[in-house]
Amino acid sequence: MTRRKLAPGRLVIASHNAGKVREIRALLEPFGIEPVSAGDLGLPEPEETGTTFAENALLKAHASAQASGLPALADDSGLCVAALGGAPGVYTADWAEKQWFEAQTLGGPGRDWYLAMGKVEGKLAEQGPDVDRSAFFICTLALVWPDGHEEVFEGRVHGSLAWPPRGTMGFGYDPVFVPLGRDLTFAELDPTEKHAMSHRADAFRKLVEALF
Ligand SMILES: O=c1nc[nH]c2c1ncn2[C@H]1C[C@H](O)[C@@H](COP(=O)(O)OP(=O)(O)OP(=O)(O)O)O1
Ligand SMILES: [Mg+2]
Repeated sequence: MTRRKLAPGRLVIASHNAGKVREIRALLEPFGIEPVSAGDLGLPEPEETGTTFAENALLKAHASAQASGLPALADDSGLCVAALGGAPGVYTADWAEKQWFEAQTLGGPGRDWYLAMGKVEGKLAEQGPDVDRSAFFICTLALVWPDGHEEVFEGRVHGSLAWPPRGTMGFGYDPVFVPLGRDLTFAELDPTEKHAMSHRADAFRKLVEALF
């Protein structure tokens, strides 16, 4: 299929994760796009039944594009830990169980990120003190138009897992992820620094190159 360019105008960010929406807004800012989030439009959160990042990103983008009549950009992402055979991977959000409490400083709505980071650390610790702590974040972006046209891009950032969690910026698993070549976690880095190197920024760079 031929590439389709993204024209300036309204676009739905097909995500219900406030941290992601904030980052995607910042990445879109230079491009004359007016982003509205799926939450702003009151769109429901689709069930993520896919077994790959691309399937889930496409499923979320199609749902928002159809419901809104606007192009929709979805992000399916996750943390892949080498010593855990790539887990939690596509199930990264599921490892952070939904709790009854209100949104946490570092999380999407009601997800318990500290519990999730603790689960990852617990499984690493089972393998002893010399366990390989390397991990990467992956981000698959799917852009879908109301007529069904699809574009998909993937980005990664490699690094290692720290324990205990450090820092208050970012969201999700940021307090335990140290990108390669740095000593600070993503939650300790200024957002502009995270945007220069993150999996989301990497995927976004490819999107911009292809679609603008
Ligand atoms: O930069 C990141 N820094 C820290 N953690 C991250 C990042 N990027 C993804 N993650 C983790 C948390 C997220 O929840 C999960 C992906 O799950 P994923 O289904 O794609 O997102 P989600 O359910 O939170 O929001 P939504 O599906 O509405 O976009 O991986
Ligand atoms: Mg999700």
